[in-house]
Amino acid sequence: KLGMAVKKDDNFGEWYSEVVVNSEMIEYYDISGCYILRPQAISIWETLQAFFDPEIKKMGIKNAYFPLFVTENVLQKEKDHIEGFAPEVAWVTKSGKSELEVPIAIRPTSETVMYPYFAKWIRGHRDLPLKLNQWCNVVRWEFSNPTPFIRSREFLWQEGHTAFAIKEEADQEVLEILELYRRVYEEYLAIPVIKGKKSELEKFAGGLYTTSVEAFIPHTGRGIQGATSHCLGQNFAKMFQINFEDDKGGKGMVWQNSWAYSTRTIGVMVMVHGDDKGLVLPPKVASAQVVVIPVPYKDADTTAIKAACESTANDLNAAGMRADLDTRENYSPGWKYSHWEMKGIPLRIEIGPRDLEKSQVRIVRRDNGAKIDVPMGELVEKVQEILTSIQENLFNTAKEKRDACIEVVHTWDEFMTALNNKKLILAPWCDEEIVDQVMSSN
Ligand SMILES: O=C(C[C@H]1NCCC[C@H]1O)Cn1cnc2c(c1=O)CCCC2
Ligand SMILES: [Mg+2]
Repeated sequence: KLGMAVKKDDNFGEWYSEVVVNSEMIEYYDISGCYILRPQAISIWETLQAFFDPEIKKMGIKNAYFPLFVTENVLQKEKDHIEGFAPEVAWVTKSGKSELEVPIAIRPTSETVMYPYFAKWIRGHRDLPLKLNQWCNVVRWEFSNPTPFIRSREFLWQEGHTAFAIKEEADQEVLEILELYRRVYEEYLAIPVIKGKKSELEKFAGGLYTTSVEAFIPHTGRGIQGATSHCLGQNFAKMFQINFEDDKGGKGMVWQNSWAYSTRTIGVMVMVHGDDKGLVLPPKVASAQVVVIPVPYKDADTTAIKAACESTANDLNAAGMRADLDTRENYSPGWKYSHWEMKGIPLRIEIGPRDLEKSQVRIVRRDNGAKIDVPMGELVEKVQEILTSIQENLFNTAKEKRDACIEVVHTWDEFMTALNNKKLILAPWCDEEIVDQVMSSN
């Protein structure tokens, strides 16, 4: 399938659905809100995990794995945590033909799965801090418009759950994790994010305060939550009796955090960097950073050209880059250019008879379409330089576009005008309840 049928500016939703399918990241599935994650998507997920997992291990967090299922009475335990979300919880009510005695829920998140065991394992202050994470899937039977990566009924994430003796330790970890989320977005996905603390109404109801990194999609003028790091305070500790004997023989209650990022990260990357030729991959997360394509002419020495392509790919891979080779005879170079552009490969290298004569290669950048002729002798360092430049350019371009959308407002009218003009609004925040007389007075 060559080229995109829909332009990003014309119909963002349809453009997005087309890009994720044409780039071979997503296959639609016969259950609404569920999607197949194909290798290119999983490769990005694995690259982010390869950064994040060692970082949390350095912080003393260990991976565990808790069951997918949770009983109703445990799930309902933290009332205001679950109340607003109840419709999203998926239940198993049968096995085979027979009804289950008691229906069991599929985890939408794992606080209630884990915390009865936190209570069991935490007895004295020497059992603290307890810091666990799990890489898993969760199910939330959402009803608003399902969108691949962004809002699906099952998604992959990591969820960290930690318990501390004192609040200060919890507060510190919340921000350390938030910084890792900023790095996931800014250093890997080349997406600028804003760190912040959510309002009382926006925060996770079960927690004490919520911090998050927020991205912005200029095409829709909407912000999007990138990842969250909550301090739960002692709310869950009260509910689940997670107490400990402190070093003075007194009884203390733990201070907890929970934090997550999900496969939503990949969707934000598509929305921010994708264009009318398809996906645009930041080199750091591209499974293939370069694709080498032979450009044969009728009477040219095709074997020499093919050999040059193979050695070019080998040299780049030997230097630690990720280069692919597309020597298929049944596709034309032009078809291949469109195909690999659709898949978002950051760099293409073309080698034809003319390049061979001059012992150079032609490099074409996916981000800005620039064509650069590079002598074969300088290939490795030049390609490395260009990949770094693409990563930086994608971030800087996204940041400029986002900053250009920021509008400072001081009145409600200005606020509404800016919102309708797809702006990212910077407004004074009084954090007071809006009461009738205030609204009617101005
Ligand atoms: O999941 C969280 C809080 C917390 N969960 C663990 C990781 C960090 C953070 O996401 C909030 N939340 C969102 N969505 C739902 C629930 C819920 O608690 C519970 C019921 C189903 C839907
Ligand atoms: Mg939700």
